[in-house]
Amino acid sequence: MIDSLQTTPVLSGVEAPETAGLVLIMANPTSGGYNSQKLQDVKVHLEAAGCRVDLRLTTHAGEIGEVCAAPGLAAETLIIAGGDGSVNEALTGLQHKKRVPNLAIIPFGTANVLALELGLPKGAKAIARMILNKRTKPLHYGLANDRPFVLMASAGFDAEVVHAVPLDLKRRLKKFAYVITAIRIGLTRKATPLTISLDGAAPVYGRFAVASNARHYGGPFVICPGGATDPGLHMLILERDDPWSSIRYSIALMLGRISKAKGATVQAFQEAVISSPEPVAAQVDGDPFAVTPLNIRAAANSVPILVP
Ligand SMILES: Nc1ncnc2c1ncn2[C@@H]1O[C@H](COP(=O)(O)OP(=O)(O)OP(=O)(O)O)[C@@H](O)[C@H]1O
Repeated sequence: MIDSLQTTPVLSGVEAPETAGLVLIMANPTSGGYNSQKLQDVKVHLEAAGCRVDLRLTTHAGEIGEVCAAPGLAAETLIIAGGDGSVNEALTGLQHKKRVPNLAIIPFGTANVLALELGLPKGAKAIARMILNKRTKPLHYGLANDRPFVLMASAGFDAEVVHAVPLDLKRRLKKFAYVITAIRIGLTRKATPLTISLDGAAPVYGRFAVASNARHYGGPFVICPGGATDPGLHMLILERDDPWSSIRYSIALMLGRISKAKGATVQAFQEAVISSPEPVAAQVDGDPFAVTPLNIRAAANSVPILVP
């Protein structure tokens, strides 16, 4: 962790007297597992400790990014109450700022892989304690066509599923909605080959490529070393994505053996290009994001994130 502080600049938290003890909670009431009582409980605990807490519920997609990018953003701590998509919006809004608040997460969301990655507490009291302790780590992130991602950016089958999963199905069935959609499109899709260039080396060919900033993918499944609080990115490339291979790779993923599976490679990189003869669906942090080509690199900065 200390190494990461030395290799990339951490954007510093706001220390101006007027923001001391000022906590802004941006909560996404549409995120999976949203719990208004938990929000209130965190607020009560923080106020009891002397913080001034401004709790805001978003009214539309994109609002967290707008608030984070606004020049008037003033808070010592910015708490995102939501899932990975909401955290991604916050990073996207903060990315061009010179000074940023300490970031904290109240984990809601359909999966919340980042909370899992960072070992974040779930209970209101423990979350408040973590915020009051002010222990931070540098949260590194990647950029896909200049859009930040904190977990992963990928092209291929998983992105097609992310593009295709209906929102109402996701809200009703949670992670199972992805499984149903994967089976539905997995049987009918036409795969397109991908060309992946890593740090200018000879291209590698595959059918699925995921650039990962985090250790975990899709839940508690580990796909690469390092993690979101370590600098650098890893690329997982799968040679095949026919239904049988997809089942085989899914089992390897669940067993924590994806990097050892036949036809799979995992490689650390700083800069990569994923291209294809025809546009292939892409996603960042579990939300749909454009199509190939993707230019991917590690961001020069990191953001301080509160951890237990
Ligand atoms: N008030 C809102 N109405 C509609 N969409 C919103 C609102 N606030 C935020 N969003 C959007 O909801 C998207 C998904 O939210 P979020 O990630 O918090 O929950 P999730 O999808 O349940 O979780 P996960 O991303 O972990 O699967 C975000 O990308 C954000 O743009």
